[in-house]
Amino acid sequence: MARIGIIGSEGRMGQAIASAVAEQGEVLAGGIDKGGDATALSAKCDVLIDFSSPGALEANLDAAVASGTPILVGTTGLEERHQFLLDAAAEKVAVLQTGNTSLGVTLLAHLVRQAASSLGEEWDIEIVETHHRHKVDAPSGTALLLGEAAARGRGVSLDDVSERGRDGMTGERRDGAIGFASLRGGSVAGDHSVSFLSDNERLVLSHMAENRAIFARGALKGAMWLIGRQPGRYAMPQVLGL
Ligand SMILES: NC(=O)C1=CN([C@@H]2O[C@H](COP(=O)(O)OP(=O)(O)OC[C@H]3O[C@@H](n4cnc5c(N)ncnc54)[C@H](OP(=O)(O)O)[C@@H]3O)[C@@H](O)[C@H]2O)C=CC1
Ligand SMILES: O=C(O)C1=N[C@H](C(=O)O)C[C@H](O)C1
Repeated sequence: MARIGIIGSEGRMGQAIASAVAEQGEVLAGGIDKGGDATALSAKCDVLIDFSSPGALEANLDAAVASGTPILVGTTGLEERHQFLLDAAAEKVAVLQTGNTSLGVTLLAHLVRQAASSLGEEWDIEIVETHHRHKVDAPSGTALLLGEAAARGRGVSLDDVSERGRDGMTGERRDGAIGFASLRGGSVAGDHSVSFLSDNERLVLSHMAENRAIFARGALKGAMWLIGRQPGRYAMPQVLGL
C-alpha cells in the first residue's frame, strides 16, 4: 500500500481524491491546506498529489525535492514561470503536471491532435469550456491542454495563434487562429468541446465530466505510477498507455 499526501485536501478535488484513496485501499498519509507544512507532509509520503493553487506550487515542489518524493500536480491557472519551476524540480524527482487527469480527456487530446493534423488550415478551431461557478481560472487548464494538442497537430506554437477573450470590435477572425471561450455557472464538473469549422461542415469533439471522481481516480492512478520512477517530467498518456 502506498502512502498518499494531498495538498489542497479540504478542497473539492482534495476530498474526491481522499475518497479515491479509500476506495482503492491505499493509505492517506495526511493532507494540508493553506498555511500547512508541505515539507513535513512530503517527508511521510510515497507520493504527493497537489490540487491547490498556483501560488502554492513553488513551496510544494521544494518540499517534494527536499524529501525526494514524486509529485503529481493537477492545479490549473499555471503560467510560464510555473513550468520552469516544474522543469527544475523534475531534475530531482518524478513530476507529472496536467490540466486534466481523466481518461476521456487524455484520449480526447490525442484525437484533437490527430484531427488538427489531418484537416487543413481552412478548418477554423474553436475551444469552448463550461465549469461551475466557483472556478477561478480561465480558460481552463483542459482547454489550454486541448489547444496545445491542436497546435501541435498543426505544427504551430499555441502562443502564436491563440485568440482569447474576444470582446468589442475584434475584426475578422485571424486565419489559423485557435479560439477559446469560457462559460461559468452552476455545478458543472467540466465540459469541453473542440470544434473544427469549415465552410461546408463542422466536426465537434467533446467531453463531459459527470463528476469529480474521474479526475480523482486518474490523479491517484498517475500518482501510483510515479512511485519509483526516475526524476523527469511525465504525462498522462504515459500513465494510461495511450
Ligand atoms: N487536473 C485536473 O484533472 C483537475 C484540476 N483541477 C484544479 O485543481 C485545483 C483545485 O480545484 P478545487 O479542488 O475545485 O478547488 P478548491 O478551491 O475547492 O480547493 C483548493 C484547496 O487548495 C487549498 N489551498 C489554497 N492555497 C493553498 C496553499 N498555499 N497550500 C496548500 N493548500 C492550499 C485550499 O485551502 P484553503 O481553503 O485553506 O484556501 C483548498 O482546500 C484548481 O486549480 C482546479 O482547476 C480541478 C479538477 C480536475
Ligand atoms: O476547476 C475545475 O473544476 C476543473 N479544472 C480543470 C481545468 O481547469 O481544466 C479540470 C476540470 O475541467 C475541472
